[in-house]
Amino acid sequence: MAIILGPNQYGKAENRLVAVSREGSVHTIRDLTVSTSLRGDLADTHHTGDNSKVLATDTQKNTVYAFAKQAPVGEVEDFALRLGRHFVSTQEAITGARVLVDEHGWNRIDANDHSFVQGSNEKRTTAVTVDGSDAWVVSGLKDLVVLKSTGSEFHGFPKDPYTTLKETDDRILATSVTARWRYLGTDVDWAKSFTEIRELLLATFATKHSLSLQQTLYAMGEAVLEARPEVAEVRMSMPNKHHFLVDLSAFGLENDNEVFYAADRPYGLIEGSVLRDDALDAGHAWDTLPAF
Ligand SMILES: O=c1[nH]c(=O)c2[nH]c(=O)[nH]c2[nH]1
Repeated sequence: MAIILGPNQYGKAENRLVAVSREGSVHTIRDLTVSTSLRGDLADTHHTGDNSKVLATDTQKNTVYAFAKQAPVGEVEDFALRLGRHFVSTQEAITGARVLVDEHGWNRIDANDHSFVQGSNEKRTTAVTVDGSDAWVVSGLKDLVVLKSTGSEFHGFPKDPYTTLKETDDRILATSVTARWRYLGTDVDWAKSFTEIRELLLATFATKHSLSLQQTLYAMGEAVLEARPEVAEVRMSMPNKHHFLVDLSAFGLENDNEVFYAADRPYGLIEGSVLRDDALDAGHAWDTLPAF
């Protein structure tokens, strides 16, 4: 038996970058969390501590900030592609890079051109994988919290000795959407694609009459794939943010689907992917990360 080094990567996680661009007195801010990971010929540092091929994580961090100064950040996908390609093309030992970016939104305060109020907790995300001269982009969003106060049912499930859940033909459906979609290429209008996919996710959540959150998840992914030819696959993770009808009968009050207890935990966790059947074997962008 021999002991060998398995898949590995290293980098600087969660660099917090705020870039201000100034056009006269009008400022624009970009607020990003950027993580870089490099892969390649890195056996020596693991086996002997020889760091001659290890571009320091501190250098990776500096590169993120320097790149934000040297050119406009632009779309998060382009920024991540620039960084990933830089590491792979300038370090002989580095054959692959993965760059993750979360963008936090800020809105203007009307009082002037340089004051902002933080938006919701929702983030736009991208994960770029560079492998030699190839690149894959998986973009998405997370913490997009949505709720509909009707148009959702849940019934017909198995009743076993442990089942207490009542069937319902009218319930609140609420979730916090994490969605990631894999692009077929890199020649994409990233901003337009993001905006339209987000709209499709929201519109489908709102308009699809739901018999389960699973059905809603599938419909949301299907809507994206039907409308957006540049996307091969959509993966979603959607916690079921349960809203329980409060029993007010002790007070002689009837609760006609009006007063709910918004439970924090536990929550149902509904996850799944929707994809084109001819895109099944192109999982590279999802599956190159070591499982840790
Ligand atoms: O939409 C739902 N899917 C489930 O799988 C489930 N399970 C549950 O208890 N409530 C719900 N709701």
